[in-house]
Amino acid sequence: MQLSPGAAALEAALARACPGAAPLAVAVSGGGDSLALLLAAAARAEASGPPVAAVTVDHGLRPEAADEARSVAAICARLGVPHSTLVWQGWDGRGNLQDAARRARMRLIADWALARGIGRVALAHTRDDQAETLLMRLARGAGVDGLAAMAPERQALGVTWLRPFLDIPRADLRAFLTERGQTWADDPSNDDPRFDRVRVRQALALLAPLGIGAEGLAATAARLGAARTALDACTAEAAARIAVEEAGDVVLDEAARAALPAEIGRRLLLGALAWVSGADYPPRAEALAATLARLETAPRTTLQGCLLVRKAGRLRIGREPAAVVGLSAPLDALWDGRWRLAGPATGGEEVRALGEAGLALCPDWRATGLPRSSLLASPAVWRGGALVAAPLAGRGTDWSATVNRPFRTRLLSH
Ligand SMILES: Nc1ncnc2c1ncn2[C@@H]1O[C@H](COP(=O)(O)OP(=O)(O)OP(=O)(O)O)[C@@H](O)[C@H]1O
Repeated sequence: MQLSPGAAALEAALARACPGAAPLAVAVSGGGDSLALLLAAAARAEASGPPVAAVTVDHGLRPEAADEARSVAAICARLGVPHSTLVWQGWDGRGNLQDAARRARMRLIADWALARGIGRVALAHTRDDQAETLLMRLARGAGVDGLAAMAPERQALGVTWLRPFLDIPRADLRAFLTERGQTWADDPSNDDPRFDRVRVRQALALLAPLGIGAEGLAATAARLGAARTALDACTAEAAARIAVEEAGDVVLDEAARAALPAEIGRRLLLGALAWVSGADYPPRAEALAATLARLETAPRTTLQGCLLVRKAGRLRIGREPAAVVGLSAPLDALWDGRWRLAGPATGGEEVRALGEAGLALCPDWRATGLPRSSLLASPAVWRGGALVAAPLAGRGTDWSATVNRPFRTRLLSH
């Protein structure tokens, strides 16, 4: 088939963003953008490109969603692309529904891909998405991090997420579909002005006479992305000089932190909170400011499941013992999102916090030099009510407890 210039650009973008022969998954909602991704990936596979598999998540939030998933499955069958529909088991009522749905979708898709030995998943975000996101974030007073462009490639949840169409206008994707005689379902909420994104789309049309358009906004977002990368690198460099990792805690030299540019000091602290707590979101700016103000007069305070202790010119950010009470994980899984325990298991062990009861069984804990609070929140191996090992508190020397990734990489992982 002779390709129009738009279609050729789209297939070239896909080839650039997803090189090589390794299998590729495409996440297809049934909307126009992701259908264009599916068709382009299928055409490439047919022309001896990487094999492709498609996945649709039915969030169960709209009655039409199951039909949309079935229609994606039918298109995939026609294209000869294997397709799976994953069903979200529902919202636990925490946080914001849209956000919870997006997170659940990413996790379902990542687990599905990993189970099939697929290490990369393509999403169909376009240049228009990039511009709309920038405008929505401006409305919320975002800073560099919020305004920075989505990355064309990102590692998360064990897979590589690719966005091959970030530089391509949405209209080009729709033209590609029309050219191929492929219709698409428009999510009815795409016209519902109760949604921020819909109002932003309408506003963008009004901004055109001022010369403000998706192309310029996306370019601004890309520049802010470069600025964010530079700030991350400066923060990691500061961490290398003034922060040490100690038994899963971050310990900062306070005088050196005070001498940093305020923004770098703030990022360092936020990075430590994120690494220790595993929280997806930073605390609100006001909560962080209030915590720092409290630390001026009190030696210890808590924020986001972390305990901050100021002592002898050092600030220690560790896990708050109360935040991990009752948290348990099997030995082969991460505990508290980051700890891995290994040792001579005989069966029936699980990982839980050491806690008061466990620490009482570790008479030599003081010899470790670690604060009591850090040990209370540290991982221990239990068999029923019996303590098997508490590696950080000096009990069970044939067991080890390690954090799955260093603090520094957390600082660089936007
Ligand atoms: N329910 C879903 N199942 C599988 N993938 C999805 C789903 N929803 C979104 N995606 C993927 O995430 C990308 C971005 O999601 P977003 O919600 O911004 O898109 P959308 O408005 O649904 O776009 P599209 O027109 O591509 O379907 C989509 O382009 C698609 O690749």
